[in-house]
Amino acid sequence: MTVSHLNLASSLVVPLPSQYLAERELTPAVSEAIATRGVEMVYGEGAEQFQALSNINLEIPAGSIQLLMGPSGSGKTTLLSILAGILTPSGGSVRLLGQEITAMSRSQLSQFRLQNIGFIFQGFNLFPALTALENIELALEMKGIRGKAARHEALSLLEAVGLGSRAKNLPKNLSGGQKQRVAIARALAGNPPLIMADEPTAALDSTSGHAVIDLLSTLAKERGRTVLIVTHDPRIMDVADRVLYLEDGRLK
Ligand SMILES: Nc1ncnc2c1ncn2[C@@H]1O[C@H](COP(=O)(O)OP(=O)(O)OP(=O)(O)O)[C@@H](O)[C@H]1O
Repeated sequence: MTVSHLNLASSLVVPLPSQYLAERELTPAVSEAIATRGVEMVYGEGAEQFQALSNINLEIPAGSIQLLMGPSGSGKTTLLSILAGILTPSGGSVRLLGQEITAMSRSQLSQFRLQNIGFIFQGFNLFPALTALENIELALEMKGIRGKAARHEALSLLEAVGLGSRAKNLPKNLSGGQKQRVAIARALAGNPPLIMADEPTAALDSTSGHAVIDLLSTLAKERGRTVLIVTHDPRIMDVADRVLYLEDGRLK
């Protein structure tokens, strides 16, 4: 285990801002953080139609860490995007925290997403012209946290992922692992109960990959977040409560 691994893993537990330490209350009657009924996804039209997902039924309990695995092209990113409300399914329903997102208007859905889902993209999706700190401040501002409060919280989040000293770096001056940690800190901004990640360790070396896995696992096991990860990375299987396996658009 290297120093940077230790730094990140141990720094996670202590310096998260206090409001991030408490488990967020879910609606009392809801134990399923994520539930779907008969989700279908068809891309294209006419002769070009392609059925990417068929009859997806799943229930993911709050506070668990679950993986979505399967061969390339099996529909993992499509399903994750639907569960995050980024993509509208062709059929079926999705309930998050007891609320049916597939019945929401666009503006209700974007508000719900903003408050409840932290999404970690495969390619980090950081704004290249903004520093690490500003990338997180922007996410906080979108959630209504502004000015000094946003700056303070953004810095705490960066410190929590071991990057306090890199706050003023632009993404181009950060390594892949560091960019991914900024992306994770940004996904945690505003303390969302649902964390979804698309291949969060794919671009990382072994040390950074383990650190990111530790962080996501800590969030589920000690902070009560529900974490869903699309991955090909067998290392993550050790910390997962369950592996959902997709093949040809169906859960096996
Ligand atoms: N916008 C789109 N239009 C048409 N087909 C699409 C579109 N997006 C995805 N597909 C197809 O849907 C299928 C599932 O794609 P998806 O990206 O969800 O798979 P995946 O399991 O995440 O793959 P990978 O592991 O390679 O990222 C693939 O056959 C893909 O070509």
